[in-house]
Amino acid sequence: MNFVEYPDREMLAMSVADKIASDLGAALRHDDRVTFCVPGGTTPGPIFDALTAVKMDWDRVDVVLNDERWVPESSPRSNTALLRNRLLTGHAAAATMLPLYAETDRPEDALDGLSEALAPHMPINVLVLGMGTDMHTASIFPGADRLAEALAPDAPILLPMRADAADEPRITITARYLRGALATHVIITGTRKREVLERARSLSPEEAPIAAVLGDATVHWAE
Ligand SMILES: O=C(O)[C@H](O)[C@@H](O)[C@H](O)[C@H](O)COP(=O)(O)O
Repeated sequence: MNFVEYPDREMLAMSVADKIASDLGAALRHDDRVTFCVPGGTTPGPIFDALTAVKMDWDRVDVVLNDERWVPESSPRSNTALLRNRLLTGHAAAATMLPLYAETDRPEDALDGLSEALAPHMPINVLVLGMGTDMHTASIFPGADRLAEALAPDAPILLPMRADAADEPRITITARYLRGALATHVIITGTRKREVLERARSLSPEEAPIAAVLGDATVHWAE
């Protein structure tokens, strides 16, 4: 794992957006289509804003979330809505979004269709992850109902996930497919997350799911 520290969050957003653009550019020179996998939550918004101003062959980029909360796009908690509003705009409007949500009551009801649609887009070329202060990443939460399955070396691409710390049912890409990414950037801010990440490095993925994906990752941090 590499750790990069920035003077402030704005510098982090600009520098990480540059780095992601250069990773995507390198992948686009190599492959016809490129898979770009991103988190929801509050941290990535400014990085998305910076990326939308970058010119590249966005029409050859497939964007997918790490995980989704099982809420309709009209909900303020919808990561799909966040992507549509903050990333798939400006130059990046030409990218294609691969869905991680369908209007069914439970994620189980849409799992097969979403998994089949996502499978041809693996491995992930460029992966961006966030982390919660409980050491979850994507929707792989400590204590989640299907944690062991989500960390298993033979895991399917997607799993439904329920955890006390998650407000609603989730769907998540599993650790196996996150680990398969060709470039990984973990974005964290604030002293607490820095301390938690340090602690996670000496814990098992069952205790600290973020530990499952830190191997070759670059962690980007600002206060
Ligand atoms: O849907 C989600 O909630 C995310 O994908 C999740 O894994 C997120 O990255 C972390 O919870 C950090 O969230 P913040 O950036 O809001 O702290």
